[in-house]
Amino acid sequence: MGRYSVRLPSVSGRSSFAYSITAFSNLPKRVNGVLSFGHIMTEMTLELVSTAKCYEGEQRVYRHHSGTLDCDMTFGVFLPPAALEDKPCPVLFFLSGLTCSHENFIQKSGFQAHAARHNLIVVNPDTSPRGVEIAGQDDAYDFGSGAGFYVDAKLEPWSKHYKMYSYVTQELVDVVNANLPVVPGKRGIFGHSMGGHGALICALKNPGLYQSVSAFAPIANPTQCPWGQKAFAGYLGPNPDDWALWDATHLVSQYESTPQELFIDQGAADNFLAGKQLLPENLLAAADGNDHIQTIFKKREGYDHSYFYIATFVGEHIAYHAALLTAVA
Ligand SMILES: N[C@@H](CCC(=O)N[C@@H](CS)C(=O)NCC(=O)O)C(=O)O
Repeated sequence: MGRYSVRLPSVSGRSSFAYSITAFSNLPKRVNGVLSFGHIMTEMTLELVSTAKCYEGEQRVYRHHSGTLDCDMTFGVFLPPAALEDKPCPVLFFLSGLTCSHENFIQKSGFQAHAARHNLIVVNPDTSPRGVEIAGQDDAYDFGSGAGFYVDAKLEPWSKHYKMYSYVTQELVDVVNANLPVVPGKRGIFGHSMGGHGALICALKNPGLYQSVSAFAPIANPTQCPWGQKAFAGYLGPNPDDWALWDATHLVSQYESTPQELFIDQGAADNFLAGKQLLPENLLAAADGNDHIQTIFKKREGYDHSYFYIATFVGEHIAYHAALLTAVA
C-alpha cells in the first residue's frame, strides 16, 4: 500500500484541504488530516506517545485532538503481528470502567497475548474528556473525570465536552479507519462495568456497526441503579425518556433490527453485583422477551469485579470476537 490523499468538502464555512497519510506499510508515527463528523470539522493529528514490542506485535499509545469532545484525548492501539506486516485485521474496541484511563486495560488485563494470537487490532479509549475546565469534575469517582458513561450529555456545563458516545461510535471509528490497517466492516466492541454498559449501548443503538459485542460485569440497567441514576441525572437531566435512550435493558426490550448476539460475563463474587449496581438479570429478562436478541451469559464462581477477573477471561472474549470477526460473510 502506498500514500493516498482525500479531498473533503467544505463544512461549517471552513475550507477543507487534502489530507494525506501513508497507509499500512508505514503505520502512523504522526499523521495529519481533516475529517468531518456531521457538522464538526476535525483536524486530525495523531501523535505517537509510546510504543513497545509485545508478543511480536506492538502496544502503542496515541494522542489526538478530538473535535467531538473539544479536548485532547489519549487512546491505546495494539497492533498484532499481521498488522505490522501490512495485512488488514479486524478491530476490537475496549471500553473501560469507572476511574480508569486508557492505561488500566493495557497494563492489567494481559489481552495482548490473545489479540496477537488471533491477529486482532485492539483500540481502547479513555473514559471521559480530559484536560477540560468544568467545576466539580474531579469531586467524585463516579461522575465527571473518568466517568463519562459513554453518553452524549445534554446539560450544561457537561454538554460542551462530555460526548463520549459520539466520540466512540463516530470520531474514533473514523480515526481508526483512516490510520490503521483495518478490514472494512469487521469491527467488535467490548468493555467492563461502565464500559460494558458503553459497549452494549453503542452496539444496540447502531445495528450493523459492530459485528461482535461482549461485556464484563456491565452496568446493564443504569436507570435502575445508583451509579446510573447519578450519572444520567447529571448529564441528561430529570426526564426519564432521555435516560431510557442510554439504558441497555431498555434498548434490548425495544430492539427490532438485525439479530444481535450479546455475550455477558459476570463474576459471582462481584460486590457491585450484590450492591445492585449491575443488574444483569434485568437485561437477560428483557432479552428473553425479544427474538431479535440472543444472549450468552457466563457467571464465574468466586470472581470479583477486578482486573484479575478480566485477565482470567479476556482470552475467552477475544476468541469469541475473533471467531465472529473472521467468519466468512
Ligand atoms: N473506586 C470505586 C470502584 C471503582 C472501580 O471498581 N472501578 C473499576 C471499574 S467499575 C475499575 O476497573 N477500576 C480500575 C482498576 O481496577 O484498575 C470504589 O471504591 O467503589
